[in-house]
Amino acid sequence: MAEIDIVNVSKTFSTEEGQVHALKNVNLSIEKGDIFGIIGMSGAGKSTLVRCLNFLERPTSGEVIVQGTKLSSLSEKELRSERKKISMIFQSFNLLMQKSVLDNVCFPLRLAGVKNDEAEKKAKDLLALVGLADKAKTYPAKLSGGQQQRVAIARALASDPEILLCDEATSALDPATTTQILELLKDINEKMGITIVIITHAMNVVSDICKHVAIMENGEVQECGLVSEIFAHPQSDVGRRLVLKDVKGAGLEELKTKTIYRLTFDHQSAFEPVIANAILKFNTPINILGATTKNVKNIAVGEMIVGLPEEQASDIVAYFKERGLAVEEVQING
Ligand SMILES: Nc1ncnc2c1ncn2[C@@H]1O[C@H](COP(=O)(O)OP(=O)(O)OP(=O)(O)O)[C@@H](O)[C@H]1O
Repeated sequence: MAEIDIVNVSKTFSTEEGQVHALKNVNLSIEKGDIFGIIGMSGAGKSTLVRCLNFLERPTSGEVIVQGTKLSSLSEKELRSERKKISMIFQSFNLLMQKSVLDNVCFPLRLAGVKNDEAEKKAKDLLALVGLADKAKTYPAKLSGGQQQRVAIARALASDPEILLCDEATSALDPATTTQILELLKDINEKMGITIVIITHAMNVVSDICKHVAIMENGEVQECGLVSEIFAHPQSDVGRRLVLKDVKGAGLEELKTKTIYRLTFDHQSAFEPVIANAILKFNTPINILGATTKNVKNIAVGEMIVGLPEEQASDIVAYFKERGLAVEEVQING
């Protein structure tokens, strides 16, 4: 049994301008203990989907099944109790600014009727877990964005959730802080076994910590699978665009050629002899447009974008593949 099953979920909003089909027949299965990414550009339907996961938004049709329970079958009271299994963190942290860090983390515990001293002890333990043991008495305004998100994570964990939903939780943070928060989430997943669902528009967030990913566009899942496989062989147009967006400095938009390829290999040093040998063998220049190394699920993956002469492209691609490189053609419009 999956931790979360999303079965044929559609969501339509009626607006003054007409109907908006935010989700169209979405099917996903999220296993217990997974870190599952949902990625897409703005307006793809990610936030609507994540809000359907805990029925903050009721799907227009379809079912959300959490640990075998159909959320649509529950009364409001049962739903409130079911929601305790599912915590959420947001881009904007949503802390209570007039309350101390400790009181922010205690808040859900007090709401649940936990006695003061017990709540404080648990909150202090959680603050230690997120690395903020010394900030209990501080007010959120005195904390950096990364620290505020740590408080939000401690608060989200206070109700002992089994599932943590993260809606663009690192989008307001700089790259170094993003990495630290993602490390913390990975730690929580490993130590506490909590299933984590990450909504993001950034491929690096997915490649840093997610095991599986669903790529969304126009309210539909365009492809879904293991991050390592999708990263090496994106099948959908939006998948290719998202993976490529991550490659810095390629200047791809300016190129008016269609013979651009993305090569990936899990030992970057191996690129060099292959490229150099191909140049010698085919007696032609190979234009390196960008190169980077990424950590995909703890494996260093080298990525290179190259321009190939059109008439020799298929032979060179075959040569790369024979030498163990994964090769994807990059479609450039124009
Ligand atoms: N309450 C609502 N009423 C009407 N339309 C809505 C509502 N919520 C979302 N939508 C529309 O549904 C579509 C999907 O929106 P959603 O916020 O889920 O996308 P998203 O992928 O999370 O985008 P972003 O990254 O910009 O937040 C958009 O066209 C949006 O305008």
